[in-house]
Amino acid sequence: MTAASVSTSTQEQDGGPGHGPRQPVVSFGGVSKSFGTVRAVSEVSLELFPGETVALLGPNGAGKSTALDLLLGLKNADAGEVRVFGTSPTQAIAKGRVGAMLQSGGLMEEVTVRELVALACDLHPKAYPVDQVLAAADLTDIRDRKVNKLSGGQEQRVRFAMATAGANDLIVLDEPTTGMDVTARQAFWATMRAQVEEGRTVLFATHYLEEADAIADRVLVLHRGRLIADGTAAEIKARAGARRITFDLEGGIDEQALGGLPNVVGLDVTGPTVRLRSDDADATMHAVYGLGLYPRNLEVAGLGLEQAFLAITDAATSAEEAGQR
Ligand SMILES: Nc1ncnc2c1ncn2[C@@H]1O[C@H](COP(=O)(O)OP(=O)(O)OP(=O)(O)O)[C@@H](O)[C@H]1O
Repeated sequence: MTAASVSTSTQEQDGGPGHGPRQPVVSFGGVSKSFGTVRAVSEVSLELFPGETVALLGPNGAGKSTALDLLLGLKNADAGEVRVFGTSPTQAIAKGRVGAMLQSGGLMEEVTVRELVALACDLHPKAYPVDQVLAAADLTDIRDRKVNKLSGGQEQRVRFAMATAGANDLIVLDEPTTGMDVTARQAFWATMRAQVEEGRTVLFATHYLEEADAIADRVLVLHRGRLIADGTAAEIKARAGARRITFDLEGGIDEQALGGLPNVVGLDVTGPTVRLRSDDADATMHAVYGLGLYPRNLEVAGLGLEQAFLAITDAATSAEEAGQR
């Protein structure tokens, strides 16, 4: 946030370099939560540290919102323990250390943007001046507009303003840029970066993998409630192992033969273009030439985060289904 400043940084409070081990901002120890027979969050253990920007990824229904609700004390775990700044989530929130922007929940309707944000400031133990919060969320021009007259992207900005009404050390965002256009998204992340530079920890759930790749310095992947990957975007891409090979073939394409080549873990054919995923591109290409084929426009590249995400979630699904058989 451009105008906001925090007098005591998280690092100072939690022991920066030379002040002993870093204390986690958030810790999940073997946390599980079920709804009836659905295991929404399953034995999740993780720690988040001061100043980290962490993306939480996962397919629909993977447990992201439930994990954030547990972190915010909106739901209680069936097993395991959630700690936020070494206390319970409710205590951390009561101390004004956590700001949250959630997906659901309507905004109060018959009030103006300024009135609603002022209310969030009134409720925050370490609030910033309301006009500063409005300016930082780019709401000054529409501050007198009724909340029920806003576009989806403007509503998101109001939610963001409410989440950053005071000096929080941890900001939790559930799909914060849904409904925002590209310009609004860029502006949003510029504002968030300013918050991170002030030493805050940001955890955001998203379906926009390019956003996770560009913004987060750490990526968590949930799949059917389990944490299946935790690392930098580069580590997750490397862990997916595979490389993508793209080339064009003239004449008929024998998909079965291509799919059966050594080390191929994925195949897509569109017109003359063949896209292979291989965990050993050299061996696969050797075999392509061995079939007597003449690939043109050959490209071999590492996986993007999106493809890596699909590769590791597909692998997790197959492993789980094989285990059930
Ligand atoms: N209150 C609830 N009652 C019953 N089932 C629930 C409830 N909340 C979540 N679930 C189930 O728990 C699982 C995890 O849901 P959750 O909303 O946490 O996933 P998500 O990763 O946030 O999904 P999405 O990306 O679609 O928002 C889903 O199968 C969902 O149907």
